[in-house]
Amino acid sequence: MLPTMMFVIDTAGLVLRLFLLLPIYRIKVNFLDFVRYAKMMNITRQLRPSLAKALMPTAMRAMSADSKLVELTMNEKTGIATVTMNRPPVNSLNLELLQGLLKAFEGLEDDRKCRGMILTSSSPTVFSAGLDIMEMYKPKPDRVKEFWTTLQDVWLALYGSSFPTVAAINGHSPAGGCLLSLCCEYRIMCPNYSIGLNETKLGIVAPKWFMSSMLGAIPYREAELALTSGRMFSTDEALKIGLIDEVASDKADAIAKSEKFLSQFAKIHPIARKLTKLNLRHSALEWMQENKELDLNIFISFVGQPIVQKSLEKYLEGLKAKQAK
Ligand SMILES: CCCCC/C=C\C/C=C\CC/C=C/CC(=O)SCCNC(=O)CCNC(=O)[C@H](O)C(C)(C)COP(=O)(O)OP(=O)(O)OC[C@H]1O[C@@H](n2cnc3c(N)ncnc32)[C@H](O)[C@@H]1OP(=O)(O)O
Repeated sequence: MLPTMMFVIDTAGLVLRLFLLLPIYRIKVNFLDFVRYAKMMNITRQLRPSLAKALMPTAMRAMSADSKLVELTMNEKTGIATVTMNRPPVNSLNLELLQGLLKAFEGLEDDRKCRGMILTSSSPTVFSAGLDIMEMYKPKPDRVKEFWTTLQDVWLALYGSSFPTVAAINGHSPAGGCLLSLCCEYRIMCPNYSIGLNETKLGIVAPKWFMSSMLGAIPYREAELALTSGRMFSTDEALKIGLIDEVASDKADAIAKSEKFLSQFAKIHPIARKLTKLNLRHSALEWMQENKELDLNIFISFVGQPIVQKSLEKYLEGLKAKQAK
């Protein structure tokens, strides 16, 4: 009896050890097994929405994303792409800007030469003013659906990108602007701007995935206080709390620092880095993938509420009044 039990325990232990070691063993064995492992973990391409074809052949490259709302350049030597939001005056994220960003991120995902991406803005003072409030105020049913679905896809593509990402935050970055930066692995911000998820100040609620993106950067307690009060942080405060990683003197410095951050990965095995990132982000990505429709329905019914429309109207009036002063 005892020898049989010992045999069963030993065998179970061996199977368990093999199972636990399998990924490590596979990683050591060969490259193809990396890919199989990634597929097994369901953390590669199937987590992303359908991929657009590669943007263009890789010459140095202003790789245009059709519209001028997003500029995409690629440094052939380093493989570092720069994606610049270009929707004056404040890069508010309307459907077309989101579509441009999605196309850029998906194109880079398919570009084998891409070793990293810097997200920045062409505005001298604003990274992004967040979601375009006009997309949510008195929305048209079909358009608002497409708007939200595209935002979800942008989040999936950026948060789940296989290449490393940095936000060079060269201006104010409220709400959706902050969200874009939180999807990146590293944030470098210029002085005297503001950043945060301020949704409650507009009388709206940051969706679960906005919050989980923030929780990837700062501790739960800090996030709870910031989210419930809709707090905006100055550059210095953001650095202190960990919402950003570095301060740069100006945009050029932010880009230089971003390149430096990305260059460290030249020494790291790209697949080991990618799988580590995607494993860390797996549960949030999987949640979104599985709950896209539910999230869309919640959003649609939420923005349809008269009280939410009233809040948005008041907030817009406040923005216009500020402009008039
Ligand atoms: C119960 C369960 C619920 C579950 C939840 C489910 C669903 C959740 C539902 C909804 C969630 C939706 C999430 C939204 C996130 C967002 O991103 S909302 C947008 C928040 N953005 C802001 O609050 C930023 C507002 N803007 C500013 O603070 C400033 O503009 C600025 C960015 C600091 C720049 O200041 P600056 O002085 O340079 O510029 P102006 O303020 O003069 O603006 C110029 C011009 O641009 C217009 N504008 C600014 N921001 C926006 C915007 N976000 N959308 C649209 N338009 C904007 C501004 O009105 C001026 O226009 P003009 O007067 O016509 O020139």
